[in-house]
Amino acid sequence: MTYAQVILPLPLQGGFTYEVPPEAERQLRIGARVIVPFGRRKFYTGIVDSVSDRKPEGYELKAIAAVLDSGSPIIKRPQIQLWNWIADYYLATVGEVMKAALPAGLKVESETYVEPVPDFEEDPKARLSEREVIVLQTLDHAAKRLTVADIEKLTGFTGVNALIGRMIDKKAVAVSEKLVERYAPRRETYVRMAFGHGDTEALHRAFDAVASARRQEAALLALTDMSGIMRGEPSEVAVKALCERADINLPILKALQQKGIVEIYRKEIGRFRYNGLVTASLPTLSDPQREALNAIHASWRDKNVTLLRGVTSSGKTELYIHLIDFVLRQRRQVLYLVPEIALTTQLTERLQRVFGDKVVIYHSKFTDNERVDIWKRLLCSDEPCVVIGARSSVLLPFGPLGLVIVDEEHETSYKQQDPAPRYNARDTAMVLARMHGAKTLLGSATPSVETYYKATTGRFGLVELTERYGAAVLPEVNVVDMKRARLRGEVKGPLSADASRTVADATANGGQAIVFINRRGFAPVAECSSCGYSPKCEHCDVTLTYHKRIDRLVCHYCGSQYPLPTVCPACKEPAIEVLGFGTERVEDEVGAAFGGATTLRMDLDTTRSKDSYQQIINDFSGRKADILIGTQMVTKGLDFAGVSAVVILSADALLNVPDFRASERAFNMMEQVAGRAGRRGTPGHVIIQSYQPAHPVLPYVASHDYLGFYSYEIEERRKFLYPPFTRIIYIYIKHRDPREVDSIAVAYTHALRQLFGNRVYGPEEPHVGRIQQLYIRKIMLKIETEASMTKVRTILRDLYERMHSVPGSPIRSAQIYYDVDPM
Ligand SMILES: Nc1ncnc2c1ncn2[C@@H]1O[C@H](COP(=O)(O)OP(=O)(O)OP(=O)(O)O)[C@@H](O)[C@H]1O
Ligand SMILES: [Zn+2]
Repeated sequence: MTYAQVILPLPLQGGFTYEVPPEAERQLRIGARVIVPFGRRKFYTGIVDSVSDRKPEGYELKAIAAVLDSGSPIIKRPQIQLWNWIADYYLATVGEVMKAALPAGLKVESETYVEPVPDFEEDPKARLSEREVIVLQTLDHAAKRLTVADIEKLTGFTGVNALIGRMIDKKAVAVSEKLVERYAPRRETYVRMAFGHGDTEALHRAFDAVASARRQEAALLALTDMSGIMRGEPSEVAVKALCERADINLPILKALQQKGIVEIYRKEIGRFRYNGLVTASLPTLSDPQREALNAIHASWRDKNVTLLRGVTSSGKTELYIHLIDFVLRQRRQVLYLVPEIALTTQLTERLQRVFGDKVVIYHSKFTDNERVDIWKRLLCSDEPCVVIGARSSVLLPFGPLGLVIVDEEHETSYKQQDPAPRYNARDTAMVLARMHGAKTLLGSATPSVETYYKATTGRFGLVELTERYGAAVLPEVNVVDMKRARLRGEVKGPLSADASRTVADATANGGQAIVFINRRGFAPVAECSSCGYSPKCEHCDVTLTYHKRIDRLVCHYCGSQYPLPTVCPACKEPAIEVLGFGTERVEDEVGAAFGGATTLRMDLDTTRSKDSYQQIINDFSGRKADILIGTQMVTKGLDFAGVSAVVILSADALLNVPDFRASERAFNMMEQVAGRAGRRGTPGHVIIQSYQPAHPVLPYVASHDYLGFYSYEIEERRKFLYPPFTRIIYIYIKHRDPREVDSIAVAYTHALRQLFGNRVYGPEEPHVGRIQQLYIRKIMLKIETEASMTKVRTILRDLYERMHSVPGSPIRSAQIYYDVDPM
């Protein structure tokens, strides 16, 4: 007998062992999908992790119900290795990693099917009701199994579930789980000659047979040419293309098929073949760029990871293109990670012009079928290609990977917050690269403090580009003291007089401007001007943001929506006002302030559909708007030739976050958004509005002084023992009950202190103390960098097991999870 360890998409530790039925033994491969029973009536798609012939002791085994991939497995062995690494490092389960990695289309889901019991005899003591009889007749009539939904549709009954339940008890029907595969491959219809290549005689006969039918003849002529059948260079012909070319329709082809001249067939095709032309060659590098490129190659001789620190618009992307070309020529693959889907849009075009259909894009806005297509393309062939993608593309089934590029490596969006696994795609990508013997290039104008530390202390290679490409210089930055500006009456709406002038100058000279505000919606606060009451979310401890377009208050944590009250619920005065600025309101006000100017807005609300990024970016690149208003989506990596002015509306909202990374994040964000200005010769101008102009971070932004900022920040980190001088793990505790959450947090902290001593901080209530009805507490663990993380993780896991196994322990009703290397 053989036994298989199977990974299931569940947040449970440990593997699950199943018996392999003898008939499946020969086809079973590691990495193949199997359907297995779990619990009483559930089925899951699992992945075979390993097989052995030793029967595990102690419990009864179930058997694998079906093997889905009997040919080639759906994931590759190194992927399972990577999944295990992620689960281990980020204190998650392999099942959670599997869930994040596999597109839903590769998971099979069970749906309940109902069928009549064949020789059912009505029990006189338990007669069927009238409705039950109708259901039974419907099933008989359909003569096949029906889903509950089908039955509801056919009978017009609602709430059929309970009815079916009673019918099961009466043994009139039985239910079974039907497994449905959700992936639908895309097929296209093709047409070919019914005879062999070069068969001139058959071709003549065919033309004779259509001599009196003009349109059939036209079709045949076009097919002869397009299929290359007489030229000895055969190619497949899509029906659609043929119909267009010969100006005919499908019935004409059907007629030809009936005469035995052509064959029409369907074929599965990938969704992502780039059909455009490869028009560009490799960019010619400037001298500093060429030196940097050589330095990168040189550093890879003895380092696996190299950091390229290049100021904004220094041409990092052009260097990446050269490196990609180098690796593709070795017939190896490249992973190019970007932090934001908006960036894939501009990059894809830039890369496709050089690498054509070797460019593969992958991100969460794709439909599931599209994601499965890409997965299969990588799975089935080791052809050289470059995958551009956001976070989750690090989990794809790569073949011979030669290079990983992590652009804007400092970005916090590389870290997944919720749900588990809370992994950092940048760090995971470096592990992936090492598994494949590939090199990694981290790129940024503002490297994260940790990365720059590693690069200057020899762990990573370091290459720097300090000048912008071409004639462009870094923009001039001015900080506006908003308190003073207000006193002088120089603030109108969201803009100071300086900001207005800067935007007006830019747009008057045919240039464009970007206005950055890191809040979406119309106004972040609604408040009663008479009593000060402010509506909050019923499920979360946050104030609600007013969205004007939908005229509702929205919770940005759980998405709940509420009407804007006309009278104050507290004091009954009709005095509710909305205060402050979000992107929506800024767009309104800026539009009004610059009468003739057109605006575009890019934030979560305007980019919900798949192509919306593309649309906004294309429109702004194509100068269809003068001013782009946006959240952090507009801050990084985008390359707009026309932008000469940038306004950062509320630097304070960035600077005042209670977090050890606040300064770093604020510096990065401001430096990046400033970097969008003046990228093509015309000098750029940046305005930063702040109520605390003396904040120590601002002068570094004003002088584009990354190194100065780094020296300041690294000392803070050293003094207060933060990364890179320690490693941090947050432990979160969530519970429905506010008292319970505190007592669990205190007990947990106490237990942690006995194990880790003064490395434990807290518990504390985080910035937002309740989300979706759950109260939250946070404990911080600071571990010396030299300490063994394996040991730390083992202790944490053991502690959880120990606390959790106490019968009646309140911990059993709490959610406890970890955030390793939090952002
Ligand atoms: N060698 C070159 N030849 C032609 N154009 C170049 C070259 N180097 C850079 N450029 C152009 O300069 C602009 C800025 O370059 P790029 O976008 O690569 O900068 P970057 O360093 O990636 O900037 P950021 O950090 O802001 O994303 C682009 O439009 C790019 O096409
Ligand atoms: Zn909420």
